[in-house]
Amino acid sequence: MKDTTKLRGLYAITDSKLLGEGRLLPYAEAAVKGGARLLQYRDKSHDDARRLREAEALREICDRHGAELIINDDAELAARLGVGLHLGQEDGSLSVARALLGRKAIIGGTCHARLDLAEQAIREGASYIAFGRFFDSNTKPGAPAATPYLLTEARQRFNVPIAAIGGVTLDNAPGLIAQGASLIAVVHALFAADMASEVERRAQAFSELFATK
Ligand SMILES: Cc1ncc(COP(=O)(O)OP(=O)(O)O)c(N)n1
Ligand SMILES: Cc1ncsc1CCOP(=O)(O)O
Ligand SMILES: [Mg+2]
Repeated sequence: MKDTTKLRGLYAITDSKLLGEGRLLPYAEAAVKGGARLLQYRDKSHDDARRLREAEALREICDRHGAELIINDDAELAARLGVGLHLGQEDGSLSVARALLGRKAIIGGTCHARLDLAEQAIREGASYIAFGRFFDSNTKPGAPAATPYLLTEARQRFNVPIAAIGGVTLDNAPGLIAQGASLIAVVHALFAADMASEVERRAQAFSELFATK
């Protein structure tokens, strides 16, 4: 069984705008080659056939590199592939998803900037809790804002892994890790790159931030 209490490191999240034109698979592979522990497939389209194809290809990439694939928003797709799931507050029930995916699955829940939402997510079976956005985000500028001290409070109260998301860069990630983040979730600062080799280099740099902590 996966020991989800040990989830720690870079959490790469895909973005269909940044990863169009054939970039999804090579850039995602570069992220996990560079050391991303989790890879989230975040695609807001309704093209189910393409989503299934892409998610299957990402699962194969993650399997080859020892990373975990997490599907955003879509419990049925996660169940079909036997992979993890991330749910926001508007995306359905964590406890229903836990029942569907089983006790071993990695399931994360968005908690914005609220410890009460974190408590509820854990009660409903979340494997990790996610807070943010911590900084200005290119990908989701309207996400509710959180301050890094929240991570310290959450670390004191909860013993599940804590993901920090929103405008995370190589410059500000060390502060989030120092305050208690176990997972650093990144879209733009990882994938807004001209070449897959640059994504791999950035993923390595993010991953190295966890080496001595
Ligand atoms: C690791 C992680 N944390 C938070 C989110 C945001 O989820 P949600 O609030 O449901 O927003 P969308 O990503 O669905 O737009 C996330 N995806 N991953
Ligand atoms: C999905 C999500 N939820 C809160 S901020 C965010 C986007 C993170 O992307 P970026 O790393 O580009 O700010
Ligand atoms: Mg969502």
